[in-house]
Amino acid sequence: MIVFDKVSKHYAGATKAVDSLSLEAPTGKLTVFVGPSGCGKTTSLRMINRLVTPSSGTILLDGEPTDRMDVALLRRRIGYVIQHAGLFPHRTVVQNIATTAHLNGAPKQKALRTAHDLLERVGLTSAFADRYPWQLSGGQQQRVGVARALASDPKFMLMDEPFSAVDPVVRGQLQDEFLRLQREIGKTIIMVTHDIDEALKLGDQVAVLRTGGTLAQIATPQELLARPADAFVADFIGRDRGYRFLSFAEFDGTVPLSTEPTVVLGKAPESLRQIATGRWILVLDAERRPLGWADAHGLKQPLREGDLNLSGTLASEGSSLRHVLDAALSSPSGRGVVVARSGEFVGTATLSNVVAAIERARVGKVGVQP
Ligand SMILES: Nc1ncnc2c1ncn2[C@@H]1O[C@H](COP(=O)(O)OP(=O)(O)OP(=O)(O)O)[C@@H](O)[C@H]1O
Repeated sequence: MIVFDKVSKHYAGATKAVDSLSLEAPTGKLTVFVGPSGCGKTTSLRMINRLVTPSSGTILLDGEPTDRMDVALLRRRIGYVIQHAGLFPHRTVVQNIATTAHLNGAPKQKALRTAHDLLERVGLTSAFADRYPWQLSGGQQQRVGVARALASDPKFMLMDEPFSAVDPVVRGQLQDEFLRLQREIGKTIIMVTHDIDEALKLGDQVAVLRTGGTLAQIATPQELLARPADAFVADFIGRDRGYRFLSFAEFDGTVPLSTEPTVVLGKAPESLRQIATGRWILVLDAERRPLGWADAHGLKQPLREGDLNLSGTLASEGSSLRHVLDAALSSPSGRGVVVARSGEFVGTATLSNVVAAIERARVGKVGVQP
């Protein structure tokens, strides 16, 4: 656990960067610091590994005050990932990663083996091992930055805007991969971002800071969305908070699924019309994976791939009410297609059943009364 106990930072001649910050970042969880530009996020992060010295207050790592620790040993216990990855430009990818392990006492050969393993874990193949940072895309550099921070197997990780230097699509991929990785490794992480969507997606808890370096609210994403502490937090979280709540509500067991008549490609128009319960009929492949919807009334010849309407998204079991709502809204039949994790068709969810489940979730969530 990382604890801030009334930590402040005043720079000479400047206003307070951080003002009496007290919070706990629990072991194995990801805590995100979010807030407007200049609110003291980076300063707070850098006080943990003592790149910045607090003016007052104490930071504790697993109960031990950091100001009493040897600074080199302290930094070895903490992985540090920064924007633009900050890789050594004259070292190859694998050397960049191995450096951290080597600095922490691993013999060179072992450090290199670790580096190759980590490369795979962050989604890069060994083909990247001997490239230099300038031969990588921004997203690939960020992955190497994460691998380098993990190379000493630190218990704690500090991440300062780790995914901000890449385009939104790559950023989304990096976030998803990082969430998967964190589920495996369970590090105690503090991440800084100015992007509230990133904070809500990644954080087990989110600390919203306001200008002047004070804590406006610390809570789980669900609580922040349901019960912003004041107008500043509500405004910072943004307009879509009612809708965003759906991302955190699982639909398994809350939305009844209907059985659905299905067909395979090659079926004659007459047999489609016999089976279909309305205009649209769901088409599956031989492994019972959905291919799309077919218009049973409009079909003139045996069903071909080109006849399929592909507009519907799929919701997989274990995903959120937001996904199943999207599946229902985007489906030409109005029935959202639900698949198992294997991709096999499970059933459909009608829009009215999804909306009823949303209403139950809304009533059941923190602080909302019918
Ligand atoms: N070395 C310094 N000397 C003087 N003032 C500083 C120094 N570093 C930061 N500050 C000031 O402290 C405040 C907090 O800065 P900090 O970088 O922690 O904010 P931030 O929330 O991370 O901002 P951003 O999102 O823009 O990166 C700002 O007003 C900044 O100008």
